[in-house]
Amino acid sequence: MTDEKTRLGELREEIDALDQQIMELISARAKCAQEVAHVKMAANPGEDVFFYRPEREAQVLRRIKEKNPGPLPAEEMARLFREIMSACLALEKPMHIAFLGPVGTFTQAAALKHFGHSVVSVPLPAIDAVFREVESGAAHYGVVPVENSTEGMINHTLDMFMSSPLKICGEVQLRIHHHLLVSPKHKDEEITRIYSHQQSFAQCRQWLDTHRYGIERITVSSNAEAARRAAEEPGAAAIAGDMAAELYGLEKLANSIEDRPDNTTRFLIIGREEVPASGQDKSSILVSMRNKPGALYQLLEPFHRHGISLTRIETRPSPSGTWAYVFYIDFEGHMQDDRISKVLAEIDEEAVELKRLGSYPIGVL
Ligand SMILES: O=C(O)C(=O)C[C@]1(C(=O)O)C=C[C@@H](O)C=C1
Repeated sequence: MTDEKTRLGELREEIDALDQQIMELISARAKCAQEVAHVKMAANPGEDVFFYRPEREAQVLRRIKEKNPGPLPAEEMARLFREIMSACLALEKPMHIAFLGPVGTFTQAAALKHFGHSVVSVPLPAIDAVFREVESGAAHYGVVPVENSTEGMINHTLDMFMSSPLKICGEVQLRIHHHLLVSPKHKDEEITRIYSHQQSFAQCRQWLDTHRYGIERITVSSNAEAARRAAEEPGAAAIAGDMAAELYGLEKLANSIEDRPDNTTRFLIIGREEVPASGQDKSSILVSMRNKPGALYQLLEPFHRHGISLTRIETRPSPSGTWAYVFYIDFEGHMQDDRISKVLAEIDEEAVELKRLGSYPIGVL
């Protein structure tokens, strides 16, 4: 035997032995999770038990990233543990996650990034349908897009919070790469039209104006729908991401055509319960103030005085005459923190209405 073969044989034996140990350790961890489920059920007999614990998962993933010894990158190690925890949670309770569909959208990719692949992901046709599915209890949690770094806020999601009783339980960010896709069956045909979602067209506007100027752009309800049409229709191309390309067997004519290389979308996890503090949290509120001079100053001043960082503030038109302004505000910290409960108490005194949308761990992955 050559030296190479001998050495490879030794290393593979070592890998087999390590895999055996990893498997035994993962199985021991899974048994622990099963036991955790029994403890949770025994402590809340006959009640809704919340098996999924976003604050605990964030702590586990943060610790893994901190302690990772390498050579695997911390992000990669956290992704592996994300999947292990996802499988452990599925043993406790299979989670149903509603998302803005259809299958193959970036929202599905965000749902799987956040919850791992052991959940049942349920595509729904609209943002309000995702809210309703979670409100009715048909799904445990929902995932909806809330803002894009190139295109700004997704107003429909913000507006849903005005009337919905749901809480924000988490956030997840996804780098969005768009590709120009065609079916291998039709790739020799001249492209006469490009399908995509209106947001994706907006995120690739400059590229399209430079490289595909004059070709008709047809807006459809989702990138996955665009990909489906490109798969079927000769002369059609789609702008969509990897998941949709794979699902419909499309080829990339051009890769990563988004105008901004840091193009990122932030998604929210919505659920029916409040999430305890994880140590690194964010909170969101909706506030309506009276239509009078200095109202915005009055709203923001307590945050400044108590040293709380705002991460976003958006204004939305009021749904009724009584709400003159509606501000959607994200800030660092948890509503159970002393400083934050003081700020919110002050705002409550001045506001027409203050709605606490929830506190949740800052996205880890
Ligand atoms: O710690 C818990 O409460 C668990 O249920 C265990 C566990 C895990 O596998 O670590 C699983 C699911 C929860 O979402 C959080 C953590």
